[in-house]
Amino acid sequence: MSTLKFMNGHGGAKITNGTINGDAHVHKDVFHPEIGHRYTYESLQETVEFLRSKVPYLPEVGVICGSGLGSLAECLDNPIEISYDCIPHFPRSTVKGHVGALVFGFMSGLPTVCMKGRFHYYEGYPLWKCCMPIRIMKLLGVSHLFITNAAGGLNPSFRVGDIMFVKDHINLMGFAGNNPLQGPNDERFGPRFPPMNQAYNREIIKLANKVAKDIGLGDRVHEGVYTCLGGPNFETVAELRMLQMLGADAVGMSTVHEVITANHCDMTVFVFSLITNECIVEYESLAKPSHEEVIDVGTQRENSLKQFVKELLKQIFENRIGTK
Ligand SMILES: O=P(O)(O)O[C@H]1O[C@H](CO)[C@@H](O)[C@H]1O
Ligand code: HPA
Repeated sequence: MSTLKFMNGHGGAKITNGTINGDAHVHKDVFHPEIGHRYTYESLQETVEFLRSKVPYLPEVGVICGSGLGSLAECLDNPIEISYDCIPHFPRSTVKGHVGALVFGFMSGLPTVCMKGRFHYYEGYPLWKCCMPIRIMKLLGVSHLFITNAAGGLNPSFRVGDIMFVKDHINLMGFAGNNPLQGPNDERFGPRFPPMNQAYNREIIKLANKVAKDIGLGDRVHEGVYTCLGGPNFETVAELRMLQMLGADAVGMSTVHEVITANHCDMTVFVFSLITNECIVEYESLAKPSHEEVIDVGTQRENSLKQFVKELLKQIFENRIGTK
């Protein structure tokens, strides 16, 4: 039995734990003796069917809200919020600042789904599981994926509160043989060996620079290279110095595997990092990074980021950028 609750002030609906847990769904995921458990195309279809039964339209845009950036979902008109723990096969959010809900609605008039909370490797989820929602979004009809994250600034010119448009990444976990596409490849999603040299849509980055300038954020934005470590600890001084030498401008614990999965299934991808802390590359510094600081900076920047995301989305679709 399912129940929709109306949310105060938003004119939307909320589906929370306990209201639809009784819905029957069959687990058709597979266990391979050599590689372990994997979702199948069919089990993902069950998730998609469930969501389709709750939402009366299909989203074209997906937004992944980074740590402390869940308020981006407030840009949605007529929101329908569905808690992850109601959704068949969905992992559960365990990190503070990641509420754990899909929110459907209209952003700048476009049907959109926001992930209020992502999954991280350090939570204990394998990378293919962290990225499962991206395939769900693809199957629902999402063509454009906005990925956001909180990150530490490695580039000495970055200040806390700056925004970095990600132009490329260094997949350090991939160097160690860990990749979300590991295991049998299902051609219905994409090819065995996907290219990654144009993973970040250049036209959108160009437009993002223009939009940022137009709304007065021009001096707070940069383009740069993001890298992801497994976490959950923040990095040592020696590690951060090494990352700087490698050419990374910002470091986090997410995003790279999401970008790989999204490109594999031919989505148009745009990513920005909110620089929530300066990476500490001096042994003399007594400063310590913390998740609380990361979330606080997200909260401080939420209004500017909401305005930016809404305007960028509007102009992307007006100009048909990345439409395949
Ligand atoms: O990448 P998101 O989810 O934005 O979060 C970043 O912030 C957390 C650390 O404070 C880590 O999870 C890191 O990846
Ligand atoms: N390091 C790794 N992940 C992060 C950081 C950081 O400094 N800040 C926010 N997420």
